[in-house]
Amino acid sequence: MTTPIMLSVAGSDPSGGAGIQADLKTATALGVYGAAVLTSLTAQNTHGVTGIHPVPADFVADQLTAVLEDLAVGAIKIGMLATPEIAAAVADVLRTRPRPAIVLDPVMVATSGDRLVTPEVTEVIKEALLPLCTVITPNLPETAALLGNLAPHSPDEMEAAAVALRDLGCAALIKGGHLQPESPEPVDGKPSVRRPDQDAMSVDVLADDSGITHYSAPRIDTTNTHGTGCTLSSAIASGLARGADLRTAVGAAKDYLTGALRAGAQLGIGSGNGPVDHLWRNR
Ligand SMILES: Nc1ncnc2c1ncn2[C@@H]1O[C@H](COP(=O)(O)OP(=O)(O)OP(=O)(O)O)[C@@H](O)[C@H]1O
Ligand SMILES: Cc1ncc(COP(=O)(O)O)c(N)n1
Repeated sequence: MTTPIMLSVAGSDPSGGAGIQADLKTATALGVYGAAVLTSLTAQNTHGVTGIHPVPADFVADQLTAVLEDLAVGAIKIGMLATPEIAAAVADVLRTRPRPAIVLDPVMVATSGDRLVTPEVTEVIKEALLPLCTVITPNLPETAALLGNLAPHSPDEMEAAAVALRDLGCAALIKGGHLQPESPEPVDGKPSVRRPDQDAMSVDVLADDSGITHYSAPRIDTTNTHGTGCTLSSAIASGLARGADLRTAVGAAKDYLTGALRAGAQLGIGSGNGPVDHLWRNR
């Protein structure tokens, strides 16, 4: 039997909902062996980030080299890269050896609004890392930072941004979690009675070599969204490690995340923005 392996290159979230911890739970829940290269320790919980302790860049490279020299990694997920030196060190290791599929989550700011990486990281991601990757998965503010533009405000603008990012060197999945649900149109000058979030969908837009694909799921009314981006990207990498093509892996990852968001509302971990329930399919 060949065991599929997903390697996460990311930061640690000691509260367990995001970063390496979310990635390993996701891989395990999806039947994939999870390995992990730590790029940073953070002190954080469901309320926010109170400290960041980056791992020295050459030691991140040492960890990555050690894993890739031994394990038959089927896909890599890259998350928080706290400094430009760490981002460059990861790119240097990946550039010089055979690469599996790579999912790049260009983490910049946590759900709490706290910055996780220095602004200079964006340029290294764009110039050195993105061209080595299979797909990049920015949210709307990250898309704006990468393109030096305003954040997309609609699925049409997300399509245009996804194509612009794809032209920089890899497929792009723009996540629409931050898109405000449209307010109902007034009928005959009177406001509609439809609740603003009823029927709202959470839409992500993929641009790859074959064109544009929309991934749409019901928007869950929850504040437990800590780690959604990490969970989605590691679920995509887990699917790729199992041999799925990119479009299939993204669709399966979105289904897994939507279930985890729905079940997370009952999980009750922490008193801030809690995590999603990675084990929802096993309960
Ligand atoms: N309330 C919600 N209901 C359903 N899906 C959601 C909701 N919020 C976010 N998502 C989905 O979660 C994934 C992550 O989206 P988002 O745009 O929030 O990324 P992110 O900002 O990187 O995540 P994070 O909150 O971890 O920082 C996307 O697939 C998005 O569509
Ligand atoms: C170590 C680490 N990596 C990534 C995130 C982003 O996740 P979120 O935006 O959901 O808090 C995080 N909070 N911590």
